[in-house]
Amino acid sequence: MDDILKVAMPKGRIYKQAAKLFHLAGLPIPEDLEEGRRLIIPVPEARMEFILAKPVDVPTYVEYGVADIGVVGKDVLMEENRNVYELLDLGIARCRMSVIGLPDWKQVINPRVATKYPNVASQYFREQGQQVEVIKLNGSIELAPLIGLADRIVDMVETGQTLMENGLVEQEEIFQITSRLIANRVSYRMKNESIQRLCDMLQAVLPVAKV
Ligand SMILES: Nc1ncnc2c1ncn2[C@@H]1O[C@H](COP(=O)(O)OP(=O)(O)OP(=O)(O)O)[C@@H](O)[C@H]1O
Ligand SMILES: O=P(O)(O)OC[C@H]1O[C@H](OP(=O)(O)OP(=O)(O)O)[C@H](O)[C@@H]1O
Repeated sequence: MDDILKVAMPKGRIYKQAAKLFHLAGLPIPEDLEEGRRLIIPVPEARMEFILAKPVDVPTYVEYGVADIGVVGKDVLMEENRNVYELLDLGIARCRMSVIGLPDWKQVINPRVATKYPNVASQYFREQGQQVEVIKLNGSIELAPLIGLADRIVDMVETGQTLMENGLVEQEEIFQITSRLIANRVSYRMKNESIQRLCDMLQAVLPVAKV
């Protein structure tokens, strides 16, 4: 049982893209897993077990070693700051973290910034030498400047559709986001051969996947 590789996969928008990559690499993870309610999926023929997790929890499972490796967005890695190895940029779920506001936004003293990423936002404005009050929200962040909760927001932008439909503009890009393969530090030593093999197999298909 010990040589089984436990992989934490994020439910939601990353899942299908990650499953496609694993498939291309010859790893038989079901692509329709999310349609059921099963959370632990053994794939004995590949000596792997997939754990379906909420995206933000993936680094936690990996840091504590209940998953050996995991797939997670760079946004979550930056926010959670967990003690894990980042092994590979998978190039999927590409978007960016940005500061966003209304077009007629004006600088005020101690502005309020709403975000799902309070650590990322605090660090960014600290580095800019700007004092801000960060308000943590859990979704629909674009609402905050529209209804007067915050002056600006820090959130992800992919196509820009959400901004456009809500009359908001991207003001500053903070960093680019893609999903990463991460590993538990002890697992990386103890299961180095199988983790490295998986890493190599995934890396080999990245150009084919055109991500
Ligand atoms: N619009 C987007 N385009 C591309 N990638 C995105 C976009 N929004 C999020 N992502 C990436 O996908 C990851 C997971 O997002 P997803 O919306 O599935 O989960 P979540 O934000 O944790 O939502 P929920 O609270 O619904 O579980 C994010 O951490 C980010 O890396
Ligand atoms: O630039 P776009 O292509 O419009 O994508 C950006 C939107 O996608 C994400 O929202 P998500 O769908 O995860 O919803 P939530 O954060 O509001 O729950 C993000 O928080 C933006 O709102």
